[in-house]
Amino acid sequence: MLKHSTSLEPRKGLRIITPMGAPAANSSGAALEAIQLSKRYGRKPVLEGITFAVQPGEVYALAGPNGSGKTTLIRLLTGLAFPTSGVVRMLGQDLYNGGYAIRRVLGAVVEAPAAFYPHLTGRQNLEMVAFLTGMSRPEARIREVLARLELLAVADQPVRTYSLGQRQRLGLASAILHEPQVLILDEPTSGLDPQGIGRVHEILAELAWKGVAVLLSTHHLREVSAYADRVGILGGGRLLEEVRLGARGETYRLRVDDPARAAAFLKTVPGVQNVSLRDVSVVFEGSPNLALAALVRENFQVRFLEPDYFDLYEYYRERVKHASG
Ligand SMILES: Nc1ncnc2c1ncn2[C@@H]1O[C@H](COP(=O)(O)OP(=O)(O)OP(=O)(O)O)[C@@H](O)[C@H]1O
Repeated sequence: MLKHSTSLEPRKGLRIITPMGAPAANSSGAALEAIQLSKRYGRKPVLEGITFAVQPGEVYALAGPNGSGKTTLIRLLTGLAFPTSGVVRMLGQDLYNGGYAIRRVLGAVVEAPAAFYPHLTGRQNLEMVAFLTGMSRPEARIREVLARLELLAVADQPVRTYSLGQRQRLGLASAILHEPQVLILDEPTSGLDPQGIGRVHEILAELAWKGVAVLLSTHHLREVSAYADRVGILGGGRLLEEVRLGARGETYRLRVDDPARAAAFLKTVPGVQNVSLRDVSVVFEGSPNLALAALVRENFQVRFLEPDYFDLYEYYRERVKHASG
């Protein structure tokens, strides 16, 4: 059992989930699964029928307007609250019935920035987390995460002197300290400067590359679309849609003198697929070289041709507007 004085109690709101036992085998392959999760407060439904899975090595971002239920969902996924119905599985094990054993695979910061013992230094706070998580000889690992989060310079200062960004980074340091296989973060980049945001992205991408399943909530869609594999859009307590970012095909957009005729023509060109008109542009997948050569051969005046970057932010705005309208 843990023993520490009440004066060392973290202030209310500390939400660092810590490992406590051995991970279990998983048959489904998903690192984290939510199955038909619903949550009501009294008679008020907050979440309804949320089902999704995050694979090892995947970064899954939860997006949604204020009050759409992101924090509630994260609380359910980390075992800080219980659903009215539904199941959460971590590495195939039921989170609510798996005891502490399954929680050792989880690292999380909920309701960021995490609270720490303000009179202790960053390093001492991490030593406390290491103790709580049963890590033996954690000094080298603590130094490693402090360096990774660029906190070494302030590591021996009391946390009460930390800026918001430094506390945010210490929260991430504490969540990854025990090398969890599932990492769940509520708004991990809020309050960070652009350099700090870049660093967090880099760290999350690297963890995913090493096989960690990362789930985060965010309002920063343009930012997250740079490295997330999938984005789940929450609205009105439901998962409206999942957008798979990594799997989007090579799409191009061109402007041409007669777009309707050009689109009809491109549909006949081998190597060019999924041709459609979008406003005055022609959008297609396939070979831009073949498309361009064919149009020029047919004497179309092509003004420009460029990759059609997917704008998650615009897409999200449309999706949420339609859902509430
Ligand atoms: N303990 C609670 N009791 C009653 N209602 C609650 C409770 N917690 C959350 N809610 C309600 O659930 C809904 C979703 O809240 P939640 O904090 O999960 O949204 P969110 O998407 O995280 O919002 P934000 O983007 O503002 O952080 C809100 O309408 C909120 O008022």
